[in-house]
Amino acid sequence: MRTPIIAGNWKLHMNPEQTKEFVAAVKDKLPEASKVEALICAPAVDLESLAQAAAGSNLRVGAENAYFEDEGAFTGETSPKVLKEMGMNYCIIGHSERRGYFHETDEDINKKAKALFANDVTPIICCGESLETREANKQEDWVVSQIKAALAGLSADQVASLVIAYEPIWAIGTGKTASSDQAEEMCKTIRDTVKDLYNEEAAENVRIQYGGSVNPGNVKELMAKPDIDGGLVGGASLKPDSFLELVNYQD
Ligand SMILES: O=C[C@H](O)COP(=O)(O)O
Repeated sequence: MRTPIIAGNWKLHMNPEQTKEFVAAVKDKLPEASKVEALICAPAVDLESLAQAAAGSNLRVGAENAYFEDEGAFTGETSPKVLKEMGMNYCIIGHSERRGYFHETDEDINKKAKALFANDVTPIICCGESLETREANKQEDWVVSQIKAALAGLSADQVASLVIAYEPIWAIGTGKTASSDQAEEMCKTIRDTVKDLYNEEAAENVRIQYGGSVNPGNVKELMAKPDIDGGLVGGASLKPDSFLELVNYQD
């Protein structure tokens, strides 16, 4: 059985003080980690506060990005090795905002996945098509190609343990959620792709999130779909009450 994983992606919001206040407000009201994993992925400058505030609670912690080298002359980058040292459980890679604004390529994302595994931090690999690609009905080819590139060279065990987030770009921050059927269709395609590339076991174990205007009003319907194992949530993860409603969607 796959444990559902609901993750907040704070993007470029929140400072260390706000991070501590947020965690204090949620940490005693989270579900058992075996029932639903509740995760916050925060900006690099907030991670120390996040890790300290979340210590001893059911809140899992993660980063929003990392580089594919542990150290060196790479001004401004974030080391996956240091993320591990700071206690990070997860790291998002390949978010469409990183691909779009910061020109990250499929190859970069594959290198980042390997670097995170080398440091025992679980990658959350994002994929998803633009509105133009969907209107041309090429979304499946697009996403399958992103997944193949991101997973290249990873072992079946690694793939079984990671998280994939399907986030159609047209649904991010727009209030326009993909229908639960559209989300399920693509998440199933991703699972089938993992089965083709690896095996049944990897496909049955890999967790696949949907992201794009997930909120307390639609989370139940999305989570009821058989191939949707979680949500990657931007705007609705920024307020404690809303985050708590999301992670406690089973109640
Ligand atoms: O990573 C999260 C996604 O980009 C979704 O953001 P959103 O929930 O604000 O639409």
